[in-house]
Amino acid sequence: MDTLNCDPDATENGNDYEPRQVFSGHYVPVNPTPIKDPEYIAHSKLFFSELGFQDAMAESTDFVRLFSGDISQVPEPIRKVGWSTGYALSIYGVEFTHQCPFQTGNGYGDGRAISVLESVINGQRWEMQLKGGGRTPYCRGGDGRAVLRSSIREFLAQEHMYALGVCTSRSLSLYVSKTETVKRQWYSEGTRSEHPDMLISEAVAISTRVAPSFIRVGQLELFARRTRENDHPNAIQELEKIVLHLIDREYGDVVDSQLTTPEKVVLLAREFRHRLTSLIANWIRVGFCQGNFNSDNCAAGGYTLDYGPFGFCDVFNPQYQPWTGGGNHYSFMNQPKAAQSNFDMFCSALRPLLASQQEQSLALDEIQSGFSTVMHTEMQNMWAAKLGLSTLNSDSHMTLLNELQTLMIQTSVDYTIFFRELSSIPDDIRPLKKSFYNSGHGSDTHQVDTRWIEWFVKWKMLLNLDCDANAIKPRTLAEVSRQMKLVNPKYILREWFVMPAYQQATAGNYTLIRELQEVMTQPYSEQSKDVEDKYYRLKPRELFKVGGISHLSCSS
Ligand SMILES: Nc1ncnc2c1ncn2[C@@H]1O[C@H](COP(=O)(O)OP(=O)(O)OP(=O)(O)O)[C@@H](O)[C@H]1O
Ligand SMILES: [Mg+2]
Repeated sequence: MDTLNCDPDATENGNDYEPRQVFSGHYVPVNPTPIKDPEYIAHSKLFFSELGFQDAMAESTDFVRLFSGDISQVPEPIRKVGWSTGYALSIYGVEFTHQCPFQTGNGYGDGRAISVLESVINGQRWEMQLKGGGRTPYCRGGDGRAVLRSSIREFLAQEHMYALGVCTSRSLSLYVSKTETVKRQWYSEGTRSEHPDMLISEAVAISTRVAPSFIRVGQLELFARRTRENDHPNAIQELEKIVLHLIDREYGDVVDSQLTTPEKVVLLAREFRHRLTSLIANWIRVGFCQGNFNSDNCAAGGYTLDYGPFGFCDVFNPQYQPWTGGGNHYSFMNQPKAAQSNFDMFCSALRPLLASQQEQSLALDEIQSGFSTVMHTEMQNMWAAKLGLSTLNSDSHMTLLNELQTLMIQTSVDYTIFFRELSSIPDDIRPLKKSFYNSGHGSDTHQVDTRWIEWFVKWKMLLNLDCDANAIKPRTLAEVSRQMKLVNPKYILREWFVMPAYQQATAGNYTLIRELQEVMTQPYSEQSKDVEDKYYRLKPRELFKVGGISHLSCSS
């Protein structure tokens, strides 16, 4: 943080919580508001061990105090002030400035996210950020809180994604208040209503997430906008500083510190393109839909951020969208396009730093215009891996994939179960049928089966050809199956697994959360028969279209 500028209008002590416009600077000092009577719920054992923290720390007085929002007693050299940042918002490539009380965009940013500490641990610098840590100058009249339900979802999902091999912010800890509640809109039990139909009181919680930085594409856009609009004399310097800070925190291994800023910018854009396209292909690989992939929810480090209205699909549906406000824009298979819009905004934000640098400007243009090609390649590689093939480089491969997608839609196939069963490379389609929600009726069944058998035979043929393609070192089917099982998870954090966990937690019982932590951090392992019976199964019919499970209208 030392290289960055503090908002010059901010009070030094960080106790200014009124919504206000922030015109310059990279962050505002702000102290979190502790939740009342915090109680420990969970910590990430894996992440603790990576950080070299003892498990017992998560329940120790000092740790609980700090990560439930009371930073007043932290020891040196930790500073007794936290920080929040402003950012811009663009939705599908269109900048929005009316989303703050001032209608200017200058009051938009971390409304309830407050960073409290940066630490270098085993050579890696981490920023630790409370979510739900109370109001900030960017709270826009909100209470700055996160409720238990959404905190549990985010806490579990982050570590699940990490275990799935998808880049993400990490979960450190989760504490709930035993006495403080806030009101939120929610769904009555079993309702099919699209929108929440009641107001409930929910306990507040603070989850702490950790990443090398929390810089979002929207943040770069904010500094570019200040530059473009000549908001203050140092705007371009602040843009450069935030970009260099991003490189330092997230791209130190790929961008040589000796280069000039324009040279660094080009490398940054190329690497971000690589990370973002690979991230999206991974999301699709595991059936994840972010739900609200605006530029302010797109981490410039190329990892998954903001587990708000996210969901993992049960049935394969290209238009799957757990968030009723997200529309088709942010639906499952449209995520490559949503990412491209964010990437375009990212490139535009960098452009002022390349003014009068023709060579680098051209290079950036090329990187930007090459996005869809790189994205396409990532997607092809991802589908090939899911199918156990080394490439999808012929027309027959493409037909195979297209037919599969059509069949999956027509048969209503469970995405996870289908690919996991396929990974065992069965002898016939019987095991695959475990994943069918709709096998047809009467003669229909026969027709559906015939089409699946045809597809399956083609797949087997291409798979065998692929195995023999390398004459010197042919792959065995057993080897292919093993690889497929590392790409096609068995266990996915389906919303109907999470709902009972947060319902139980509301009553003070955290057993299911612990169980989900355990199961979902080993998503590729077979695990026990009990786990399989409970967590490897089709979504029960009665849960389709139920509010809060199949769709969410808000996430906070
Ligand atoms: N209860 C709240 N009080 C104040 N600000 C809020 C609250 N809920 C959301 N916000 C702010 O509204 C904006 C949009 O919310 P969104 O759901 O994208 O983010 P989020 O889930 O809070 O945060 P993040 O992107 O930090 O994970 C964010 O800037 C967020 O900080
Ligand atoms: Mg957000």
